[in-house]
Parts: sequence; C-alpha cells; structure tokens
Amino acid sequence: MSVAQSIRRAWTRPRWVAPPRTIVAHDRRVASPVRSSRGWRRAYASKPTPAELESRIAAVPIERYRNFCIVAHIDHGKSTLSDRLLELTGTISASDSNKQILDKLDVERERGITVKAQTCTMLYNHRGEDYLIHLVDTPGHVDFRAEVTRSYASCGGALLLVDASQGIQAQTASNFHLAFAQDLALVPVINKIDMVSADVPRVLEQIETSFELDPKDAVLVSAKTGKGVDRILPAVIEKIPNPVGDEKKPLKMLLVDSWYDNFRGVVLLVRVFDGIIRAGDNVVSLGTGMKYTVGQVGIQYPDATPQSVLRAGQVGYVFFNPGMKKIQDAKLGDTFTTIQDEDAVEPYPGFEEPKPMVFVAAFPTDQSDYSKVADSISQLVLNDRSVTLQKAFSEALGSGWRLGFLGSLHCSVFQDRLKQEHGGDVILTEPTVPTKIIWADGSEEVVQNPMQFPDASDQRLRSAQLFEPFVRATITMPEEYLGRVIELCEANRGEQKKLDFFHSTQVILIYDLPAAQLVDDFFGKLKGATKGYATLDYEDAGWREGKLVKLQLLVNKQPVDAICRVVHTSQVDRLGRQWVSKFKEHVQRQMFEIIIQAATGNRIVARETIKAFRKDVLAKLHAADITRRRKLLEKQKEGRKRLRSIGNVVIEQAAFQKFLSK
Ligand SMILES: Nc1nc2c(ncn2[C@@H]2O[C@H](COP(=O)(O)OP(=O)(O)OP(=O)(O)O)[C@@H](O)[C@H]2O)c(=O)[nH]1
Repeated sequence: MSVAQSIRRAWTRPRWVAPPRTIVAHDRRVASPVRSSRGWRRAYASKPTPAELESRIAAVPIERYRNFCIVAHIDHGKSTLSDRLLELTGTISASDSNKQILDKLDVERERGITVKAQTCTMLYNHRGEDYLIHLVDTPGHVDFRAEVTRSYASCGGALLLVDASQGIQAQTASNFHLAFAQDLALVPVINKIDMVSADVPRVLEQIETSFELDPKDAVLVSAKTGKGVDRILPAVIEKIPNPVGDEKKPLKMLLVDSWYDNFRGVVLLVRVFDGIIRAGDNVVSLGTGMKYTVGQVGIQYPDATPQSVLRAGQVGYVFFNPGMKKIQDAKLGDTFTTIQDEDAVEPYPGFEEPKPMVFVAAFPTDQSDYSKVADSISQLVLNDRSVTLQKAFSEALGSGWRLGFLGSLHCSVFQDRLKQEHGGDVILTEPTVPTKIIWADGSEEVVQNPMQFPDASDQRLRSAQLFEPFVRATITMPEEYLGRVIELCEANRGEQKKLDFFHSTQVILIYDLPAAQLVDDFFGKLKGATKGYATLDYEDAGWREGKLVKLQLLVNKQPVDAICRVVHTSQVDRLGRQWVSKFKEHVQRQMFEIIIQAATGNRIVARETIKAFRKDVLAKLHAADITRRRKLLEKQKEGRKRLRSIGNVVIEQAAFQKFLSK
C-alpha cells in the first residue's frame, strides 16, 4: 500500500482498536532511576563479558525476543532515546562520550540527523528474566524513507516518538501510517517532557484524535535527562509481540541491509525467520542463485560481536568466507537458505527498489584527483545502494560522474560524506529531475540528463508530449502561517488537494507539487516563510504533462554543458535572468568582450555583456597628435577583433564552482 493510500485509509478507515491496554510495569526489583547530580541517567546493568553474553542469549527462548524500531519526525529524539536504552541495559556505559552511539557516520553526528538505519541488540532483565531486545534507530527525513520501510520488515512493533513541545509533525503522520499499514504494534512515547515549552496534554490529545491511540498507553519521557526511560522496555515487552519462528525448520532468512567492509567483503544484516545459521554453513541466495560458505555470524552490540549461532527470531550480521565481493549481489529483500533446503523454502516477495528522484553531475575540483575521487565515490556507493552512478564528461568541468539520489538532502549528505570520509572535493551541478517524452509514434523515453533533452528548435518536439514528475507534499504548520505557505505552494505551481486542522491551531496541508520545484530548495523557502515551524513530507505522485523546455547558458554563443536544465515555460525568464547575472559576477574580464546568454533553442531570454579590458594605448601620446591617436585606436580595435574571433573563452573552473555553490 502506498503512503497516499495509507493516509487516505487512515483518514477514512473505521476507528482503530488499540491493543489491549496494559499497565506499564515499572520494575523496581531490577533497579529504579535515581536523580543524581547528572540527572536521571543511570546504567542499570553492567556489560557482560562476551562468553556471558553468548550463554545468556542462548538461554533466552523466542517468546522473550522483541524486535522494534523507533519512528518519529526528524529531531524528535530517536537517537538520544536509543542511547538511553543502550545505557539502561548496560550495552554501553553512561559516559557523555557515548552520545548518539547509533549515529555512526561523521555526517550524522555533525548534522544531528540519522542517515542510515542502525541496529543494536540488548539484553534486558525484566522481573528476573532475560529478554533479547533488538532495536532499530531509523532516519526521520523523507529522503531515507526506504531505510525506514526496510527496518519494519525485521520488527514486530515500533515506538512512535513525539516531541512534547512540537507535537505531531509531517513525518510523525507518515511514519505512523507506514507502520500501521505493516501491522506493527505501536507504543506512543512523548519525549522532551523536560522542556519548558512541553505541552503534554496537547500532544496526548493529538495522538488520540489523529492516530486513535489511547493516551493512557503513552510513556512520558525525557531522553535527554533519562526521566521515565526505564518504563519503555517494560511497555515494549507488554505490547510488542515476540517474533514467531521455528529453529527446527530449514533456514529461512531475509536480507534487510548490507554494507561493505574492506576485510570481510559485503556484510549482511539479516532477520532469521526459521532455522539456525552458524559459521561453516553452506547457504544459497534464492534471488541470485549464488552459493556461499558462512564465515561468521554475530550481533551488533552495539559493535559487531561474533556469536556461534543466530536463531529463528534474531536479527544479526552474517559474512561469508570467501567474502561476497559485489554489493550488487546482496539484493535487499532476498531470502537465503541452506543449500540442502533450496527447494523446500519459499522466498519472500522482496522490497520495492527506491527510485532516484534527483540527479546531479559531480566533477573533481582538480582533475588530477580524478582517480582518488572515483575510488571515494565507489566506496560510498558500496554502502549506499540507493545512489545510482554513471560516468559523465563536461567540456567545462572535465571528467566526472552522474549521480542519482532519493532527494536533495540525500544528495547533500552524500557530498558531505565524500568530503569528510574521503577528503575528495567535488563540484556538483544544480540538482535536476528526470523528464518523460512520449514521441509521436507512441514510444516513451525518460531523459535524466538535461543536456540530452532535445533542443527547443527540434521539430520532433512539436508532436511529442512532455511529462514531469510530481510529488504529493504533506505540510504541517501553525495556522498563522497558512496564508504564506499557500502563496509559496501556488508560486511553485502547486495544486491544493486538502486542508485540515488536526488541532485547533495546527494545520495539515496537502499539495501536489512539481518535483523540480521541490528540489529547488522548496524546504528552505518553506522554513523561511514559517520561521522554521513548518514540516514537510512527500511521496511520489507520478508523471504530469507540462510545457517543458531546455534552458541553456551560452558563453559567446557556445553552450556551457554544466549549466543546463529542463524547466517549465513559466520559469524560463526568471531563471534565465538569474543565471546570466549570477554567472557574470564570477567571470573575470578579458581582453575581449564576453557575452553571457540564457537561451531556449533560438530564443535568447536574458543577456549580459562583460566589457573587454581597454588598454590605454594613448597614455604616452601628446594631446594634439590626432592622426597618430586615430591610428593607434584602429590598431587596438583590429587586435580585439582578432582575439575575439580566435578567442575561445577560457573560463576558470572557480567561476563554475562559485556559480554552482549557492
Ligand atoms: N530538552 C530535550 N532535548 C532532547 C531530548 N531528546 C533529544 N533532545 C535533543 O533533540 C535534538 C535531536 O535529537 P536526536 O536524538 O538527534 O533526534 P533524532 O530523532 O534521532 O533525529 P534524526 O535522526 O535526524 O531524525 C538533539 O539536540 C537532542 O539533544 C529531550 O528529552 N529533552
């Protein structure tokens, strides 16, 4: 079911009956939180030795397994809460250096956002019995939706985390509908209750009216101070069902995620549904038919910790010996079994492949760095399979690559990771979206690179139909900004679909917007129009026919391939003027005139001229020497003509770099 369908379903479906309410057991026999000088934070258990860990895990029956994820709007505190849960179970120590333990990438820590879903196994002692708890910290931003959806496949339930002062936001709603559509048991958690602006009664009312969740089931916490966090795992145990599976049946395991390790090859994150897997087993992928021998199995605790077996119900990692070499061989959603059971096991249907929505071309700032940057990019693509990669060449910027991303944040995060993890410095062209052409003979073509889009003067376009991708955007905001947001959406060619109040002062607005407008910093403009109060979520809304045309920057009549976009005709003049005046700022004057134009086919939409340097050839002349003066000026004019006619404008790469960096 698509998000749109699930949103519609949720708004029209009969009242959802929440799982039977259970009293949240605060288990004082294990430990109780103590308010120390460092707040409520306190580690409840000490970290077991690897041998103790293994034997305690072996003694836990599947009925005492719980697999869950935390879903929430961006910044509502998922990673902070994960840290507190890891501390509480003794998986990590409570030292400050352990902040955001599951945000492993530098870029995640720096930007404070989760980019890749991360997992961790914990042992939790509840009423004298060990529970094996598996937690997934999921990214909140829409660009990483595929990570969230995949995480659900290994979980029986989810904590729906809501910030006590912000209340329900766009991604809270969409994550709720995704989780609900997957039949996950939901435990509402209201976070940040320590904040002065926290309004817990308002948020409880929101979760009841919007999601039909019983406010009495909500766990109130401050992930920052640790207050109330000890009530979460008992609630998870009570409300989230244990996974079902039979370890005596043939092995059936689902590939949930994968990453590349220089020493081990591709490491697979798997959810074992039936059977047992251990080192030395010979397994087969039902998706690719390739066979492997298991080298090691283990759990993330929170780092990779080897185990002798993984059993039905568990989530853990597996790598092979010899290692899997290509990440493309690890097809997410693939089913593995042992070679002898190949015919006995029915494969899972697999996951829907995420489609790239934003394309950019990347070029090394210094062409001599090409192979270094190429290595870095392929390393990153190994670990982020939602990026598509092709080689590219630009006359202006040299050799590079064309990359496809799920959204603009995904794209800028990739650029940051490239710089941080590999030191590569790249120039990225403006983000573009694909265009679909249906030719007169009915054949279809999707053009991802604007340079390959036919020129406006191409006669074939007269009988062709052009389509651009649209998204359905869900925007939440306080009522006072409604007017400005509607204005912004209309200015971006939006079409209003729905307007609703989900609280007396909070509005949910649904607009269909062209994806091209969305990638043109729509979110930045939205934040600006609402002082940062609006939230945005979107999903694919298919192709729509539109009046599209290729806009191109020309320097002395020559097209600059790095600056080219397919745009709606209504945007042509504004964008054309913007391009030429911005490009002019960065081009240095030369000995001849430089003409900068923006054009669609033969139509020039904007023009700027950079005057040539005029050398003062008359400086040393006596004022009265008129003939000599005329002669010198004529000579200079000739020289300039020559320069211009032979002059192939050389524009420094720095000019493109400055133009392309906002
Ligand atoms: N006052 C207060 N701040 C909190 C609390 N929990 C989290 N924060 C802060 O809120 C910000 C966001 O927290 P994160 O844990 O990174 O949020 P997140 O949901 O993981 O963010 P994404 O992964 O980007 O979706 C950080 O600055 C935290 O310190 C809380 O209980 N009280």
